Amino acid sequence: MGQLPQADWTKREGLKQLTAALGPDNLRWVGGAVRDTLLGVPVKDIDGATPLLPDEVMTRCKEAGIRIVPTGLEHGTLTAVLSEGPVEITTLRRDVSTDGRRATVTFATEWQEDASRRDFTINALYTHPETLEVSDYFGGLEDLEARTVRFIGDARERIREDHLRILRYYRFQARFGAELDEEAEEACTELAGTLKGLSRERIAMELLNLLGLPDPTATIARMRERGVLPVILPEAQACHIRALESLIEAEQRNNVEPSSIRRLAALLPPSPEVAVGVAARLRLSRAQRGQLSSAASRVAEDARNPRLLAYSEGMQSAEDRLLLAGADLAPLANWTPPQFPLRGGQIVARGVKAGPQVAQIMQTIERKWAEEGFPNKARIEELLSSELANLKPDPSA
Ligand SMILES: Nc1ccn([C@@H]2O[C@H](COP(=O)(O)OP(=O)(O)OP(=O)(O)O)[C@@H](O)[C@H]2O)c(=O)n1
Repeated sequence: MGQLPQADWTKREGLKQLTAALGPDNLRWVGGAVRDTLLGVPVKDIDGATPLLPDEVMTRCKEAGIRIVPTGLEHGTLTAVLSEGPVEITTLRRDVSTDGRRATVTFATEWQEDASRRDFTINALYTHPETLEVSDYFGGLEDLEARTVRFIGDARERIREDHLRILRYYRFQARFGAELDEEAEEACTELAGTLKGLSRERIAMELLNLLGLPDPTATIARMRERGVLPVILPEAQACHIRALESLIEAEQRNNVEPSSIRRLAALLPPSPEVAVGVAARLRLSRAQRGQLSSAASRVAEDARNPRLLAYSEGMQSAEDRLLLAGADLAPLANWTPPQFPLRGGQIVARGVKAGPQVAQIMQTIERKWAEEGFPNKARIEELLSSELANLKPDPSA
């Protein structure tokens, strides 16, 4: 037994209402919220577990004026929409059959039974909503203390129930794991191939979540050595792990927030074609695909003229490519790419016939102007005069 410290979320009015509606003995907070509060890190979502059947949860919530949305009824999950945000409530359950991707469940009455279907000991800690007493059926508190991510029971069995747990294991490891669990490591290697059967969206989501953590390099390197990364990202070679490491150093030096896509780019050879292929395979969104292929276009020259890069490729892409080149972002700080001040009309006014020649002159001058570091109008006038002087007479004129 342990005790959850009071946290902002434990005092929420909406959670008190929900507790009153279901009865305090029929509700426990479980999973990430309990784990992260004990670790002293910010809590994302709050999940509740209850021995009440979904119909009963619905009836009691309706009577108490709490809006309920059936978000995963086949698994006994309802979402209570509370003033401070949604909370998932899941009826205690046991998995009766699993195929590694989805489970058929039956409802249970014992907290421990519900605990035993979960993935890791640290994710199976239950807290009473009023006393905040923690129930720990599998040594999760001790594992949390030692920062060990340990499967409940047999690691292989847990992974066979849900293959995504391999990636969840590495994600939690990268977040706070200190002690490696050898049994878990071996099970992940042995069953790595099962990841192929999962939907690519789920794989991508886990991979990007992992890459977005403060420093996942050591974990990614281990996943590669252990044969897990090659299943989901065969493009990543040892040199790319070093690229990820230096990217993260550059991000930290420049005080830049992690970007999962930029980090994914570090793990790929610098080729837009490869990036487009990986983006399609992982079913990335259009925006993610754009960011990835632009970041993957990185070349060593990028770092030579950061402002030119930002002007021609846009800020996001320049930041990504500079950081991937290990360069500093200082030249871009407090700087907005300027507007090219020359208009086609000005060239026509100087006697050039409107048409492709004007566009060509514009382009030449714009390129020179950007390469020279965006000098003032007087210099543009010089550039224009020298272009016009070089013009061959237009034969059609
Ligand atoms: N493949 C999975 C996914 C989830 N769970 C259980 O369901 C809980 C909630 O899952 P989820 O919200 O996905 O993760 P959290 O543990 O809350 O962590 P985070 O939100 O940081 O991902 C987990 O704690 C775990 O007990 C599980 O056993 N197996």
